[in-house]
Amino acid sequence: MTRPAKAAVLGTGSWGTAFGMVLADAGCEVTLWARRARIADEVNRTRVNHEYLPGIELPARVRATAEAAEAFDGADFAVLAVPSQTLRANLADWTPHLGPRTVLVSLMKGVELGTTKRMSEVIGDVTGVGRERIAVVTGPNLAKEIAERRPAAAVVACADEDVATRLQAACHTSYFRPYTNTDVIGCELGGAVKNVIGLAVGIADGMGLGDNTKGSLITRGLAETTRLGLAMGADPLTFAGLAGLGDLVATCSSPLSRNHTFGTNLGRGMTLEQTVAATRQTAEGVKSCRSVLDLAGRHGVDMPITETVVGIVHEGKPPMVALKELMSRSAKPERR
Ligand SMILES: NC(=O)C1=CN([C@@H]2O[C@H](COP(=O)(O)OP(=O)(O)OC[C@H]3O[C@@H](n4cnc5c(N)ncnc54)[C@H](O)[C@@H]3O)[C@@H](O)[C@H]2O)C=CC1
Ligand SMILES: O=C(CO)COP(=O)(O)O
Repeated sequence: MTRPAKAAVLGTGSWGTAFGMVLADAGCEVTLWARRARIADEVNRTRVNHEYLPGIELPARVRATAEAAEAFDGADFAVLAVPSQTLRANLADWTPHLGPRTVLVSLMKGVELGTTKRMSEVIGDVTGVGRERIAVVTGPNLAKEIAERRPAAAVVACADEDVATRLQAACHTSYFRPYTNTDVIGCELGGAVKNVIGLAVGIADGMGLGDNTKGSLITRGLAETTRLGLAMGADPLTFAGLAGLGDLVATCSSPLSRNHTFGTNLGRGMTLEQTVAATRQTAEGVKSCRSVLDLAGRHGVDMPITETVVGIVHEGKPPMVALKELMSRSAKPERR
Protein backbone atom coordinates (compact mmCIF):
# COMPACT_ATOMS: atom_id res chain seq x y z
CA MET A 1 0.00 0.00 0.00
CA THR A 2 1.37 3.44 -0.89
CA ARG A 3 1.63 5.92 1.96
CA PRO A 4 -0.51 9.09 1.89
CA ALA A 5 1.20 12.11 0.34
CA LYS A 6 2.74 14.52 2.85
CA ALA A 7 2.19 18.24 2.43
CA ALA A 8 3.73 21.18 4.25
CA VAL A 9 1.68 24.38 4.04
CA LEU A 10 3.78 27.44 4.78
CA GLY A 11 1.44 30.15 6.01
CA THR A 12 -1.62 29.71 8.21
CA GLY A 13 -3.60 32.63 6.87
CA SER A 14 -7.03 32.12 5.37
CA TRP A 15 -6.00 30.43 2.12
CA GLY A 16 -3.10 28.39 3.50
CA THR A 17 -5.37 26.99 6.21
CA ALA A 18 -8.30 26.34 3.85
CA PHE A 19 -6.07 24.67 1.25
CA GLY A 20 -4.56 22.57 4.05
CA MET A 21 -8.10 21.33 4.72
CA VAL A 22 -8.55 20.49 1.03
CA LEU A 23 -5.32 18.49 0.99
CA ALA A 24 -6.31 16.64 4.17
CA ASP A 25 -9.79 15.90 2.83
CA ALA A 26 -8.09 14.51 -0.29
CA GLY A 27 -6.08 12.13 1.92
CA CYS A 28 -2.77 13.96 2.52
CA GLU A 29 -0.99 14.24 5.86
CA VAL A 30 -0.75 18.01 6.32
CA THR A 31 1.56 20.10 8.50
CA LEU A 32 0.79 23.81 8.60
CA TRP A 33 3.69 26.14 9.40
CA ALA A 34 2.61 29.18 11.41
CA ARG A 35 4.80 32.26 11.84
CA ARG A 36 3.33 32.72 15.30
CA ALA A 37 3.68 29.78 17.73
CA ARG A 38 0.41 30.86 19.36
CA ILE A 39 -1.52 30.00 16.19
CA ALA A 40 0.21 26.61 15.82
CA ASP A 41 -0.63 25.78 19.44
CA GLU A 42 -4.22 26.91 19.01
CA VAL A 43 -4.70 24.80 15.86
CA ASN A 44 -3.26 21.71 17.58
CA ARG A 45 -5.28 22.27 20.75
CA THR A 46 -8.66 23.41 19.40
CA ARG A 47 -8.53 22.27 15.71
CA VAL A 48 -9.63 25.80 14.77
CA ASN A 49 -7.61 28.72 13.36
CA HIS A 50 -9.69 31.33 15.17
CA GLU A 51 -7.97 34.36 13.68
CA TYR A 52 -8.29 33.43 9.99
CA LEU A 53 -11.07 30.81 9.72
CA PRO A 54 -13.24 31.18 12.83
CA GLY A 55 -15.81 28.44 13.37
CA ILE A 56 -14.20 25.99 10.92
CA GLU A 57 -13.07 22.69 12.40
CA LEU A 58 -9.92 21.40 10.72
CA PRO A 59 -9.67 17.69 9.79
CA ALA A 60 -7.65 15.39 12.06
CA ARG A 61 -4.99 14.98 9.36
CA VAL A 62 -4.02 18.66 9.78
CA ARG A 63 -1.51 19.59 12.43
CA ALA A 64 0.52 22.75 12.91
CA THR A 65 4.01 23.76 13.93
CA ALA A 66 6.02 26.95 14.22
CA GLU A 67 9.20 25.08 13.15
CA ALA A 68 9.75 25.20 9.39
CA ALA A 69 12.16 22.23 9.51
CA GLU A 70 9.40 20.10 11.01
CA ALA A 71 6.89 21.14 8.35
CA PHE A 72 9.29 20.43 5.45
CA ASP A 73 10.41 17.05 6.84
CA GLY A 74 9.50 14.36 4.29
CA ALA A 75 7.10 16.66 2.41
CA ASP A 76 6.10 15.64 -1.12
CA PHE A 77 4.57 19.09 -1.60
CA ALA A 78 5.58 22.39 0.04
CA VAL A 79 2.68 24.76 -0.44
CA LEU A 80 3.58 28.45 -0.15
CA ALA A 81 0.83 30.74 1.17
CA VAL A 82 2.45 33.91 2.48
CA PRO A 83 2.08 37.46 1.14
CA SER A 84 3.82 37.76 -2.26
CA GLN A 85 6.11 40.55 -1.12
CA THR A 86 7.56 38.52 1.78
CA LEU A 87 8.08 35.28 -0.15
CA ARG A 88 11.70 35.93 -1.17
CA ALA A 89 12.82 36.53 2.42
CA ASN A 90 10.78 33.57 3.72
CA LEU A 91 12.26 31.22 1.12
CA ALA A 92 15.79 32.25 2.03
CA ASP A 93 15.08 30.87 5.52
CA TRP A 94 13.28 27.76 4.30
CA THR A 95 15.47 26.57 1.42
CA PRO A 96 17.93 24.66 3.66
CA HIS A 97 15.01 22.44 4.78
CA LEU A 98 13.84 21.63 1.26
CA GLY A 99 14.02 17.96 0.23
CA PRO A 100 15.51 17.03 -3.18
CA ARG A 101 12.19 15.85 -4.61
CA THR A 102 9.72 18.15 -2.86
CA VAL A 103 7.42 19.94 -5.31
CA LEU A 104 6.99 23.65 -4.50
CA VAL A 105 3.44 24.90 -4.91
CA SER A 106 2.51 28.58 -5.03
CA LEU A 107 -0.95 29.67 -3.86
CA MET A 108 0.03 33.33 -4.15
CA LYS A 109 -1.47 35.89 -6.50
CA GLY A 110 1.03 38.70 -6.75
CA VAL A 111 3.99 40.07 -8.70
CA GLU A 112 7.15 41.03 -6.83
CA LEU A 113 7.79 44.74 -6.51
CA GLY A 114 11.05 45.90 -8.06
CA THR A 115 11.91 42.70 -9.94
CA THR A 116 8.40 42.32 -11.49
CA LYS A 117 8.84 38.55 -11.10
CA ARG A 118 5.98 36.10 -10.85
CA MET A 119 5.92 33.97 -7.70
CA SER A 120 7.16 30.82 -9.50
CA GLU A 121 10.10 32.86 -10.77
CA VAL A 122 10.91 34.07 -7.24
CA ILE A 123 10.74 30.45 -6.05
CA GLY A 124 13.12 29.32 -8.81
CA ASP A 125 15.50 32.22 -8.09
CA VAL A 126 15.84 31.59 -4.39
CA THR A 127 15.72 27.78 -4.25
CA GLY A 128 17.44 26.95 -7.55
CA VAL A 129 14.64 24.41 -8.20
CA GLY A 130 13.72 23.91 -11.89
CA ARG A 131 10.33 24.76 -13.41
CA GLU A 132 9.37 21.09 -13.56
CA ARG A 133 9.21 21.07 -9.75
CA ILE A 134 7.32 24.34 -9.28
CA ALA A 135 3.51 24.39 -9.51
CA VAL A 136 0.76 26.94 -9.07
CA VAL A 137 -2.79 26.54 -7.75
CA THR A 138 -5.19 29.28 -8.78
CA GLY A 139 -8.80 29.98 -9.79
CA PRO A 140 -12.02 31.21 -8.18
CA ASN A 141 -11.19 30.03 -4.67
CA LEU A 142 -12.36 32.42 -1.97
CA ALA A 143 -10.90 30.81 1.14
CA LYS A 144 -13.97 31.01 3.36
CA GLU A 145 -16.22 29.29 0.81
CA ILE A 146 -13.67 26.51 0.25
CA ALA A 147 -13.30 26.06 4.02
CA GLU A 148 -17.09 25.66 4.20
CA ARG A 149 -16.66 22.94 1.58
CA ARG A 150 -18.76 24.74 -1.02
CA PRO A 151 -18.07 23.49 -4.55
CA ALA A 152 -15.38 25.17 -6.64
CA ALA A 153 -13.05 24.39 -9.51
CA ALA A 154 -9.40 25.38 -9.72
CA VAL A 155 -6.33 25.11 -11.92
CA VAL A 156 -3.15 23.27 -11.02
CA ALA A 157 -0.42 24.48 -13.34
CA CYS A 158 3.07 23.13 -13.86
CA ALA A 159 5.44 23.00 -16.84
CA ASP A 160 5.63 19.24 -16.16
CA GLU A 161 2.17 17.82 -16.75
CA ASP A 162 2.92 14.68 -14.70
CA VAL A 163 3.70 16.82 -11.67
CA ALA A 164 0.50 18.80 -12.22
CA THR A 165 -1.42 15.52 -12.39
CA ARG A 166 0.14 14.31 -9.12
CA LEU A 167 -0.78 17.56 -7.38
CA GLN A 168 -4.26 17.41 -8.90
CA ALA A 169 -4.77 13.99 -7.28
CA ALA A 170 -3.42 15.30 -3.97
CA CYS A 171 -6.03 18.06 -3.75
CA HIS A 172 -9.07 16.61 -5.53
CA THR A 173 -12.09 16.31 -3.22
CA SER A 174 -15.87 16.13 -3.58
CA TYR A 175 -16.04 19.95 -3.34
CA PHE A 176 -12.70 20.99 -4.91
CA ARG A 177 -12.23 20.11 -8.58
CA PRO A 178 -8.77 20.96 -9.93
CA TYR A 179 -7.96 20.95 -13.66
CA THR A 180 -4.37 20.72 -14.93
CA ASN A 181 -2.73 23.30 -17.18
CA THR A 182 0.87 23.72 -18.38
CA ASP A 183 0.57 27.48 -18.97
CA VAL A 184 2.16 28.66 -15.72
CA ILE A 185 2.70 32.22 -16.98
CA GLY A 186 -0.96 32.67 -17.93
CA CYS A 187 -2.24 31.10 -14.72
CA GLU A 188 -0.06 33.30 -12.51
CA LEU A 189 -0.83 36.48 -14.43
CA GLY A 190 -4.55 35.74 -14.35
CA GLY A 191 -4.46 35.54 -10.54
CA ALA A 192 -2.26 38.58 -9.99
CA VAL A 193 -4.03 40.95 -12.38
CA LYS A 194 -7.53 39.96 -11.27
CA ASN A 195 -6.69 41.42 -7.86
CA VAL A 196 -5.99 44.75 -9.55
CA ILE A 197 -9.23 44.57 -11.55
CA GLY A 198 -10.98 43.54 -8.32
CA LEU A 199 -9.79 46.80 -6.78
CA ALA A 200 -11.10 48.74 -9.80
CA VAL A 201 -14.51 47.06 -9.63
CA GLY A 202 -14.63 47.62 -5.87
CA ILE A 203 -13.92 51.32 -6.35
CA ALA A 204 -16.69 51.51 -8.96
CA ASP A 205 -19.09 49.66 -6.63
CA GLY A 206 -18.18 52.02 -3.80
CA MET A 207 -18.97 54.95 -6.08
CA GLY A 208 -22.34 53.37 -6.87
CA LEU A 209 -21.69 53.22 -10.61
CA GLY A 210 -23.78 50.11 -11.31
CA ASP A 211 -23.56 46.79 -13.07
CA ASN A 212 -22.83 48.01 -16.59
CA THR A 213 -19.66 49.59 -15.22
CA LYS A 214 -18.82 46.33 -13.46
CA GLY A 215 -19.35 44.25 -16.62
CA SER A 216 -17.27 46.71 -18.63
CA LEU A 217 -14.39 46.74 -16.14
CA ILE A 218 -14.32 42.95 -15.87
CA THR A 219 -14.28 42.53 -19.65
CA ARG A 220 -11.79 45.28 -20.42
CA GLY A 221 -9.74 44.14 -17.43
CA LEU A 222 -9.57 40.69 -18.95
CA ALA A 223 -8.61 42.27 -22.30
CA GLU A 224 -5.62 44.06 -20.76
CA THR A 225 -4.62 40.95 -18.81
CA THR A 226 -4.70 38.93 -22.03
CA ARG A 227 -2.64 41.59 -23.85
CA LEU A 228 0.05 41.36 -21.19
CA GLY A 229 -0.12 37.57 -21.18
CA LEU A 230 0.32 37.39 -24.96
CA ALA A 231 3.35 39.68 -24.77
CA MET A 232 4.84 37.38 -22.11
CA GLY A 233 4.23 34.13 -23.98
CA ALA A 234 1.07 32.94 -22.20
CA ASP A 235 -1.72 31.05 -23.98
CA PRO A 236 -4.57 33.55 -24.48
CA LEU A 237 -7.13 30.78 -23.88
CA THR A 238 -5.94 30.51 -20.27
CA PHE A 239 -7.59 33.87 -19.60
CA ALA A 240 -10.97 32.53 -20.73
CA GLY A 241 -10.60 29.77 -18.12
CA LEU A 242 -10.71 29.45 -14.34
CA ALA A 243 -7.42 31.30 -13.78
CA GLY A 244 -8.72 34.27 -15.78
CA LEU A 245 -12.45 34.84 -16.18
CA GLY A 246 -13.39 32.42 -13.39
CA ASP A 247 -11.31 34.15 -10.75
CA LEU A 248 -12.27 37.64 -11.98
CA VAL A 249 -15.97 36.89 -11.69
CA ALA A 250 -15.63 35.48 -8.17
CA THR A 251 -13.47 38.33 -6.90
CA CYS A 252 -15.41 41.12 -8.58
CA SER A 253 -18.77 39.89 -7.30
CA SER A 254 -17.89 38.87 -3.75
CA PRO A 255 -17.92 40.85 -0.54
CA LEU A 256 -15.53 38.16 0.76
CA SER A 257 -12.78 39.41 -1.56
CA ARG A 258 -10.27 41.58 0.29
CA ASN A 259 -9.26 43.35 -2.93
CA HIS A 260 -12.86 44.08 -3.87
CA THR A 261 -13.63 45.28 -0.34
CA PHE A 262 -10.49 47.45 -0.26
CA GLY A 263 -11.61 49.11 -3.50
CA THR A 264 -15.18 49.56 -2.25
CA ASN A 265 -13.93 51.40 0.83
CA LEU A 266 -11.82 53.72 -1.33
CA GLY A 267 -14.73 54.29 -3.71
CA ARG A 268 -16.97 55.20 -0.78
CA GLY A 269 -14.55 57.97 0.10
CA MET A 270 -12.31 56.44 2.77
CA THR A 271 -8.72 57.68 2.59
CA LEU A 272 -5.96 55.22 1.75
CA GLU A 273 -4.80 55.27 5.39
CA GLN A 274 -8.33 54.52 6.66
CA THR A 275 -8.72 51.74 4.10
CA VAL A 276 -5.38 50.15 4.99
CA ALA A 277 -6.31 50.33 8.69
CA ALA A 278 -9.64 48.60 7.97
CA THR A 279 -7.95 45.73 6.07
CA ARG A 280 -6.69 42.92 8.29
CA GLN A 281 -5.72 40.37 5.66
CA THR A 282 -3.59 40.44 2.53
CA ALA A 283 -5.06 42.44 -0.38
CA GLU A 284 -2.34 41.62 -2.92
CA GLY A 285 -3.52 44.03 -5.62
CA VAL A 286 -2.64 47.05 -3.49
CA LYS A 287 1.08 46.41 -3.93
CA SER A 288 0.96 44.33 -7.09
CA CYS A 289 -0.86 47.00 -9.12
CA ARG A 290 2.47 48.83 -9.24
CA SER A 291 4.51 45.76 -10.22
CA VAL A 292 1.91 44.73 -12.83
CA LEU A 293 2.11 48.22 -14.35
CA ASP A 294 5.92 48.03 -14.36
CA LEU A 295 5.70 44.60 -16.01
CA ALA A 296 3.37 46.03 -18.65
CA GLY A 297 5.82 48.90 -19.22
CA ARG A 298 8.67 46.42 -19.71
CA HIS A 299 6.64 44.60 -22.35
CA GLY A 300 5.30 47.75 -24.02
CA VAL A 301 1.70 46.84 -23.15
CA ASP A 302 -1.04 49.39 -22.46
CA MET A 303 -3.00 48.60 -19.24
CA PRO A 304 -5.28 51.59 -18.66
CA ILE A 305 -7.36 50.08 -15.84
CA THR A 306 -4.25 49.00 -13.94
CA GLU A 307 -2.81 52.49 -14.49
CA THR A 308 -6.02 54.01 -13.13
CA VAL A 309 -5.86 51.83 -10.02
CA VAL A 310 -2.23 52.83 -9.40
CA GLY A 311 -3.28 56.49 -9.74
CA ILE A 312 -6.07 56.14 -7.17
CA VAL A 313 -4.31 53.84 -4.71
CA HIS A 314 -0.77 55.22 -4.80
CA GLU A 315 -0.95 58.72 -6.21
CA GLY A 316 -3.96 60.03 -4.37
CA LYS A 317 -6.00 60.65 -7.54
CA PRO A 318 -9.69 61.14 -6.69
CA PRO A 319 -11.71 58.23 -8.14
CA MET A 320 -14.03 60.62 -10.04
CA VAL A 321 -11.09 62.32 -11.77
CA ALA A 322 -9.54 58.94 -12.60
CA LEU A 323 -12.87 57.73 -14.02
CA LYS A 324 -13.17 60.78 -16.29
CA GLU A 325 -9.65 60.21 -17.58
CA LEU A 326 -10.33 56.53 -18.24
CA MET A 327 -13.55 57.29 -20.13
CA SER A 328 -12.00 60.07 -22.23
CA ARG A 329 -9.21 57.98 -23.69
CA SER A 330 -9.13 57.99 -27.49
CA ALA A 331 -11.68 55.72 -29.22
CA LYS A 332 -10.35 52.42 -30.55
CA PRO A 333 -11.45 49.04 -31.94
CA GLU A 334 -12.39 46.40 -29.37
CA ARG A 335 -9.70 44.03 -30.65
CA ARG A 336 -6.31 45.01 -32.00
N1 LIG B 1 -7.79 34.25 0.92
C1 LIG B 1 -8.18 33.82 -0.26
O1 LIG B 1 -9.39 33.66 -0.51
C2 LIG B 1 -7.18 33.51 -1.30
C3 LIG B 1 -5.89 33.98 -1.24
N2 LIG B 1 -5.00 33.70 -2.24
C4 LIG B 1 -3.62 34.16 -2.18
O2 LIG B 1 -2.95 33.45 -1.15
C5 LIG B 1 -1.88 34.25 -0.64
C6 LIG B 1 -1.97 34.26 0.87
O3 LIG B 1 -3.18 34.93 1.19
P1 LIG B 1 -4.06 34.64 2.45
O4 LIG B 1 -3.82 33.35 3.08
O5 LIG B 1 -5.43 34.92 2.04
O6 LIG B 1 -3.51 35.84 3.36
P2 LIG B 1 -3.78 36.12 4.89
O7 LIG B 1 -3.55 37.56 5.08
O8 LIG B 1 -5.05 35.50 5.31
O9 LIG B 1 -2.58 35.30 5.57
C7 LIG B 1 -1.23 35.60 5.32
C8 LIG B 1 -0.36 34.66 6.12
O10 LIG B 1 1.00 35.04 5.93
C9 LIG B 1 1.60 35.30 7.19
N3 LIG B 1 2.60 36.35 7.04
C10 LIG B 1 2.39 37.69 7.00
N4 LIG B 1 3.59 38.31 6.89
C11 LIG B 1 4.53 37.34 6.86
C12 LIG B 1 5.94 37.34 6.80
N5 LIG B 1 6.64 38.46 6.73
N6 LIG B 1 6.57 36.14 6.78
C13 LIG B 1 5.89 35.00 6.85
N7 LIG B 1 4.56 34.93 6.94
C14 LIG B 1 3.89 36.09 6.95
C15 LIG B 1 0.45 35.70 8.11
O11 LIG B 1 0.82 35.49 9.46
C16 LIG B 1 -0.63 34.74 7.63
O12 LIG B 1 -0.44 33.47 8.19
C17 LIG B 1 -2.03 35.64 -1.28
O13 LIG B 1 -1.11 35.76 -2.32
C18 LIG B 1 -3.46 35.64 -1.83
O14 LIG B 1 -3.58 36.42 -3.00
C19 LIG B 1 -5.35 32.93 -3.31
C20 LIG B 1 -6.61 32.42 -3.40
C21 LIG B 1 -7.62 32.65 -2.42
O1 LIG C 1 -7.98 35.09 -4.90
C1 LIG C 1 -9.03 35.05 -4.32
C2 LIG C 1 -10.17 34.24 -4.79
O2 LIG C 1 -9.79 33.35 -5.77
C3 LIG C 1 -9.25 35.86 -3.10
O3 LIG C 1 -9.41 37.18 -3.45
P1 LIG C 1 -9.01 38.31 -2.40
O4 LIG C 1 -7.51 38.14 -2.19
O5 LIG C 1 -9.35 39.58 -3.06
O6 LIG C 1 -9.78 38.04 -1.15
